Amino acid sequence: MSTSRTLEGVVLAGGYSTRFGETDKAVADLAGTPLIRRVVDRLAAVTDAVVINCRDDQREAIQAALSGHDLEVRYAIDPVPDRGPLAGIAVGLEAVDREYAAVVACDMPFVEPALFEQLYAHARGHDGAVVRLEDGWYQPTQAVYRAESMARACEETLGSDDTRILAAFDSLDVVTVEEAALEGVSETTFESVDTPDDLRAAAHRLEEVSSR
Ligand SMILES: Nc1nc2c(ncn2[C@@H]2O[C@H](COP(=O)(O)OP(=O)(O)OP(=O)(O)O)[C@@H](O)[C@H]2O)c(=O)[nH]1
Repeated sequence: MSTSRTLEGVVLAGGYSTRFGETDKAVADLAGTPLIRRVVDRLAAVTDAVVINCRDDQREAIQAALSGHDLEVRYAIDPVPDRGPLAGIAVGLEAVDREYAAVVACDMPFVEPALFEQLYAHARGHDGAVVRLEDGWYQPTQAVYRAESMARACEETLGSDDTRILAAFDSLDVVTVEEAALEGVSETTFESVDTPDDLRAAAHRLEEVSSR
């Protein structure tokens, strides 16, 4: 399935990476490539345009990390920083100019394009598609959304008492896809790099794979 003309990428990078320490994990080096560049590389299999949601003070370093990339890269800067991932999704989706968007956090370097192809197939005709993991948790930061309706729902939810991403789904028709129903998608797709230890473990695994 060719998704590139109908699906745009949105990479969420506006968090403060407090568990990671002093530096911004978005641009942390994983085996020679910044995390955010790995995510954009993966998105390149399903789209030719991405929106990066971040704070203004991150932009220069992220631009350097993505320099020379083939994809069209646009920036959606948080007008107010630190309003949480729900706000980041809203700001990112408002900058999208295609009907659907593949949303992914910048700290998920093993995100699989096949996942987005399957989620997109489920999302068409609905407001989005999200995976429910085998442990019952949802993965709303690696999902496909109809940009306009999800952005609006996020803005409405930001004004409420419950600002979890999932609360935005209450007014939407978002399809749940069970993890067990995914085909050919490794569970590493959902791995996120939150701490320096996570980064070391990810680097170690890449080394093992390349030495096989
Ligand atoms: N725009 C925006 N994005 C956010 C915000 N908080 C988290 N995110 C993004 O949401 C995704 C998941 O968040 P976390 O993994 O908790 O990242 P984080 O908040 O930077 O890290 P910690 O401070 O260690 O929790 C990441 O891609 C973050 O960049 C925020 O306040 N604003």
